[in-house]
Amino acid sequence: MMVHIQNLFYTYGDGTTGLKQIHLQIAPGRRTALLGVNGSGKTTLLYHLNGTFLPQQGQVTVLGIPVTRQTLPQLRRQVGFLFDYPDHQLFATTVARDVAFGPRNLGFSKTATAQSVTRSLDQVGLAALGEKPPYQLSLGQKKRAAIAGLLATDPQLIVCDEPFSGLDPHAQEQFRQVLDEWIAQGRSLIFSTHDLELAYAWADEVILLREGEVLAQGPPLEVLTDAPLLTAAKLPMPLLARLFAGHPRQPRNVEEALALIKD
Ligand SMILES: Nc1ncnc2c1ncn2[C@@H]1O[C@H](COP(=O)(O)OP(=O)(O)OP(=O)(O)O)[C@@H](O)[C@H]1O
Repeated sequence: MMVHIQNLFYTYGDGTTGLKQIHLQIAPGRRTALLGVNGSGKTTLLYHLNGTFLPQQGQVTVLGIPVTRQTLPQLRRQVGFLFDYPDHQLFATTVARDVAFGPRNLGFSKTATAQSVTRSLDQVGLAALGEKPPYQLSLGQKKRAAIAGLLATDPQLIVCDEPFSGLDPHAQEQFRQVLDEWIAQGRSLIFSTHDLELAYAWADEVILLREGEVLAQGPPLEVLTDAPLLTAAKLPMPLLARLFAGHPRQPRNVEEALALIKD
């Protein structure tokens, strides 16, 4: 298993419950979406996967590495983390230097760093903006720069909080394609999202959280078509699942739906 979580609890300093009694196993080579209303614990859970938070109770193992203070350097080499707010991630004087920070820090040679910076800026469509200071970029461009920084280190697992929010549809599609290629090589992605349509169409597996607990885990076609479960999680059923409820075949995207309608 790529992620193995046993009996994880997390309580914030002011006594607020972040997570309670989490048991989870997540297999590699998949796109796993964490879903849940505001405050359900998605970010708190993601922070445990790269050691931003250490388990207060219970165990978290990622890529076979138990998450502890001692294993943090090892973990950070293998797990790339994309924050919700790109301003928290960008701090160098130019975009290219920012993207270079990760690979340099991991000991890539100058040549290998330069190659990975060029490749990843190109992958996110920012090749022309490498010499700009990050603060002069638009929000979506900052997000793309942060994504490029993540891709440049070539991690085994990417953990993202709301990776698609703030990206225009073309940039979203571009980023999905980059991730698809990367997952096809056996790497893994765990991301939080409020976009249920995207989770339904694109995720291999979804995990529903409610008030810091896991309510369900499974393929989107099972979990996101289960009306009582979604009601319990206070989430709406994706549009295509609603339109094709009771139909023998469930399309996951508009192309599949059109093909079914034409049949
Ligand atoms: N720094 C903090 N101090 C105290 N409580 C916190 C803190 N950060 C989060 N919480 C609480 O922990 C719970 C889980 O929050 P978390 O941010 O993990 O939810 P989320 O599912 O990511 O929400 P959103 O969809 O709004 O991003 C919430 O009740 C929240 O109020």
